[in-house]
Amino acid sequence: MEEKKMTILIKNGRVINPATGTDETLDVLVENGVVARTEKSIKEKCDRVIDAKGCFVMPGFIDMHVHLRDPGFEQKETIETGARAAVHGGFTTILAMPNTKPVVDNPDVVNYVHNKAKTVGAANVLQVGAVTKGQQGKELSDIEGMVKAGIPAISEDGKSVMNAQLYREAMELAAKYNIAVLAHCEDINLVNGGVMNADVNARELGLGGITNSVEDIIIARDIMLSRDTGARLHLCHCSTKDSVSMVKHAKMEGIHVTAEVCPHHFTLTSDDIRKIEPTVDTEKKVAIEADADTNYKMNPPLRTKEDVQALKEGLRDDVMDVIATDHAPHTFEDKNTSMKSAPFGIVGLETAACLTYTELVLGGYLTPMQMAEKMSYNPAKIIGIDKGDIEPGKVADIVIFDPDETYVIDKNTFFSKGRNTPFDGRKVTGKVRMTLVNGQVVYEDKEK
Ligand SMILES: NC(=O)N[C@@H](CC(=O)O)C(=O)O
Ligand SMILES: [Zn+2]
Ligand SMILES: [Zn+2]
Repeated sequence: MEEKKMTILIKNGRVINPATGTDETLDVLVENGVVARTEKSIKEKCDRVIDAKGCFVMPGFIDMHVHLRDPGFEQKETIETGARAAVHGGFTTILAMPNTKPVVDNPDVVNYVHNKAKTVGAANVLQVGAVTKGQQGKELSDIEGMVKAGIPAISEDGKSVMNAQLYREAMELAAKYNIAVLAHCEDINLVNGGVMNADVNARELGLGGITNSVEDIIIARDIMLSRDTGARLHLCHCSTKDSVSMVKHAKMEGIHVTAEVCPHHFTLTSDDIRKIEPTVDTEKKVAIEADADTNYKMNPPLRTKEDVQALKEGLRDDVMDVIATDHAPHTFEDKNTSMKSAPFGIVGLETAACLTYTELVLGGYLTPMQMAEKMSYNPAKIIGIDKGDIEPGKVADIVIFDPDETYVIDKNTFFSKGRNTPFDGRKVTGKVRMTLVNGQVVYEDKEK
């Protein structure tokens, strides 16, 4: 028997719901896990009344790009810590990428993740299936089996499938089963040992560079394959100015392509990478390897001002559909080395909403409605789930976001095991006050 769920009344919040175009002060009544009513003034005896005056009440954020590291790398993150970090960041549903150990290339691993996430009871977790067995790029994984186990998409994230014919076959299956293809675009041969953007900063540090072409060439290829197969292509973590123009052009041609941008790619450039002066261990008389703060190392890398400007305009003009985090936790030890040796990736679940609000909404690029579209409504549409909408009758996955609080990001407040962020100490505006999943409060800001 299922427990009777609390009835909750959220009063006086600014309800922002892209599905209906609603943007007004309303009360929201939550009963039995679903939105029962949204009206001007609801008078109803409830188990709990929440005062949301001055706050946005939005459909819970949906992160299309998260690395939970479980199974296999539980020292970096687990399904539990990741799902709790998610709701702390206002995310009620997250998509988990398959580059775990073992790789998620069969229904058993999908079931493992889904079952474990249910026992945690924080964010909803949807596992994404790998395109190829073991992400080896040689033969296709059990896509049909994983579709039956409930994957909403396939992805080879962490790399691209370099064999275009094999990728084409995967896209044909994705089209047949009507699931999305989430594409990490990187021509691995062209990377040639690069670890940051190919520019003056890389040259100054004496490090190999990653050109925009590394990404753009595969974006162009994948758009063509989507056109040829009819598969729904979603481009992960776009970082270049040409990604925006290619997506714009493809959409004009009627190709089924959507695209995501990560907060770090619209907030920082390679100029922001904090350099560390080389030091010498005087006792051992050896140079210490550190060259720059590895919390600025991620894939794709931080690009230039022109790229950042194009990404912001692409989001503003709705060429770019989604804001996703690419939450990629690593341990302190993993990252405590050099730009050359450290793994790529930074955490993002707990800083995405405030960075989006600060950089894009206060920065004049997005309306609060567009923020809700790109962080909730559009992701739900792209993966085909009945979420991202807080109309009566819909599941009550809701975030209450305070747009007035200004504070300093403190990585020690994260629920994630990962502390690898370049945003520690950054001043931002906008804070998640409360997160509801299935009509139950799963995160609450204790400071207020
Ligand atoms: N983005 C990253 O820098 N790293 C990701 C892989 C990926 O998203 O490509 C990871 O798994 O650590
Ligand atoms: Zn990737
Ligand atoms: Zn990723």
